[in-house]
Amino acid sequence: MLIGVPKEIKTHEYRVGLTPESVRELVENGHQVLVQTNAGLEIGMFDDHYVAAGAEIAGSAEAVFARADMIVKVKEPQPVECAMLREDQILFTYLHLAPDPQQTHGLVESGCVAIAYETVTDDRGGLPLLAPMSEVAGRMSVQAGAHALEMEQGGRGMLLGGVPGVPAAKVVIIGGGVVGTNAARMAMGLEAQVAVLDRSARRLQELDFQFGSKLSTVFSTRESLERHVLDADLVIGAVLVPGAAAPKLVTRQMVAQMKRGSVLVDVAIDQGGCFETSKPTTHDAPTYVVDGTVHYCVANMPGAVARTSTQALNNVTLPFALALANKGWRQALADDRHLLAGLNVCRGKLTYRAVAEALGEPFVPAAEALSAA
Ligand SMILES: NC(=O)C1=CN([C@@H]2O[C@H](COP(=O)(O)OP(=O)(O)OC[C@H]3O[C@@H](n4cnc5c(N)ncnc54)[C@H](O)[C@@H]3O)[C@@H](O)[C@H]2O)C=CC1
Ligand SMILES: CC(=O)C(=O)O
Ligand SMILES: [Mg+2]
Repeated sequence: MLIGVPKEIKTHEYRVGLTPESVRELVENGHQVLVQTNAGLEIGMFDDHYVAAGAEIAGSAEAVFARADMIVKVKEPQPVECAMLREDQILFTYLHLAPDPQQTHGLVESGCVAIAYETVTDDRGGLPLLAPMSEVAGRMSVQAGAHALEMEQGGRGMLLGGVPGVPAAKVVIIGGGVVGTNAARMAMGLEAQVAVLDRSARRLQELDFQFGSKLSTVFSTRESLERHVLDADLVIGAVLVPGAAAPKLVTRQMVAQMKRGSVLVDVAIDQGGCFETSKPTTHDAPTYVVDGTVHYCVANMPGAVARTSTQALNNVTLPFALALANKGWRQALADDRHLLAGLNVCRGKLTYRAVAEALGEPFVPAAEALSAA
């Protein structure tokens, strides 16, 4: 199979779909890899390294999209990329379709086979291709929040951990999954006062067992959420209903009642965000202020630490990329129900229920679309 790796084009997105190390694995398995020139330049993955691993270098994205049987990327395709996709071409990347009707229509119209990293599952009920980026974003959310709490950024002028004789900041994390757990770990490390809210009692038990008395675990209800958010200096939004648009848990009215200079970091922004006042921002201009509360809503947070993130992402995507290349998409999807869970669009059909529901579009089960293909 010919596998294509275009350079990412989202603002300040320096990750790359395949590392030279991954390319070598694919080439050793008998495949050809076409990498757009300078795809990994900013993170020290140079064209020379790709050539040494067995790749061919293409001069443009157009050349990669025109020739490849499978495109391996990081972020969702932008409109110019959607326009280059074609029938039967495999697209393997993050998609986040629920809040994005334009991209969804572009993928459906292209006739491509789009497999979303974020909805591939595993035997333990996890999302293994989302998890490493959630680890990164969860850890970064505390750095971003700490910075936003500084006066110059419009924050309350509070140090997360306080100092002896002065109280620490109150950090409230909504959603105790991978992002939430990593955020809690970093915030506790900086000696903030940390609470995690989740509606899964089991998740709260696991967190309590893992972190003990230093972490306050709270069952999430309207009442507990409101109480904690209004008392917080920093709130981190980290909920997920897989594939679906994020629920708006913090209302505009609650934001208006928050302490002046408090900070909201909405990590769930890639699924539309869990604060009513959230709108996606970029690394160029990551924050804005609503009613005195600083909002940080960058939809590709891991892009800022692209070296760490590219390696972490490749560690988990490579086995699936190999399966798709070795078997072709029909067989690879038929053999692995966890990979099949990643199928969001298949030759003109929308095959992920939560996406179809969020967008009010017709839904065809992935298995049905596969057997018809
Ligand atoms: N902005 C960015 O750059 C990035 C964003 N993300 C996003 O972060 C979000 C969280 O991802 P993960 O932690 O991996 O998900 P996860 O599935 O590990 O955790 C989500 C948690 O939210 C909880 N939850 C769901 N609905 C809830 C509700 N109504 N109230 C309270 N808790 C609720 C679940 O019980 C679960 O524990 C996702 O939207 C993901 O796409 C992940 C990586 C990077
Ligand atoms: C998960 C995601 O949206 C990202 O890594 O950019
Ligand atoms: Mg505890």
